[in-house]
Amino acid sequence: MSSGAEKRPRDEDKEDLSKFLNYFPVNLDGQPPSKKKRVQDGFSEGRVFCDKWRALQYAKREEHLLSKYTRNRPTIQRVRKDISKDGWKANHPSPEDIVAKWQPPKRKTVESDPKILNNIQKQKWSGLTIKDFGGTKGEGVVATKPFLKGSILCDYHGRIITAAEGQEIQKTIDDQKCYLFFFNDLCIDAKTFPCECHPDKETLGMKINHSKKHANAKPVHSKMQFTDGTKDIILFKAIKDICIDEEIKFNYGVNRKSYGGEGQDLEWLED
Ligand SMILES: C[S@@+](CC[C@H](N)C(=O)[O-])C[C@H]1O[C@@H](n2cnc3c(N)ncnc32)[C@H](O)[C@@H]1O
Repeated sequence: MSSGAEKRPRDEDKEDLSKFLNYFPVNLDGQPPSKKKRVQDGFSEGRVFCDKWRALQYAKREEHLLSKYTRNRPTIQRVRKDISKDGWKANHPSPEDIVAKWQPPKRKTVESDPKILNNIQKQKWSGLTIKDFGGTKGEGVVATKPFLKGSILCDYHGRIITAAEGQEIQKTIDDQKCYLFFFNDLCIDAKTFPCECHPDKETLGMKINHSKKHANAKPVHSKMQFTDGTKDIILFKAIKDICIDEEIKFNYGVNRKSYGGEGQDLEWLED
């Protein structure tokens, strides 16, 4: 007669599996135990637990690979190179799977992403350069590597002031090149150049030109979590895939009237 307290076979299986995993912990680089080792340590000859071990290692490897690509979707070649660097010959996701599973960073992740925080602090953003287009357009920012939709490109760097202070500065600007970014009741002043923290750098965000119809980036307000506190940062995010040599543009959200350009020939505002 069986009692209610008796264990069902499935529970025993589970218990044995956890015992097996305690004996032979799953790691990124190891192998499941050989048949000889399994038997020696009191487990069955069968391969069932080894198959489970492999499935767990596969999942661990997938997580490990995905954690490398916090800013941009990786290319298949990049993942292939990383797999080869890790020395994995089998039991790993294919580069194609990793590229397909990659997700743009969630806002919460972006705000505490060490790579992005470091790029902001050092003003070192890869894959972008300043190009002089000449004429009234002047300089702009161009991609030197492809970016996939959802990637963080760079920030709008400058000192944070109130919107009221920004408006005062705006009144003093006599040419059209206005390096002020207004958001909420704040403003990033990239006009006071060179900036206090990067006196030798021409930062990228302030050089991004406008396009309403062909914008490929958008500014996103983020509360970035630096070690010395939370700071308001404007990050530019790709809203479409961007190719090499493509100019980065975002919609300034202005019209002739708001830009003080009424009656002026500001063709670029219509672009
Ligand atoms: C924040 S600045 C952008 C960088 C600027 N082009 C430079 O050389 O420093 C904004 C100014 O750039 C120019 N600009 C922006 N978008 C443009 C476009 N699509 N075509 C031509 N000029 C543009 C306008 O003079 C605008 O006032």
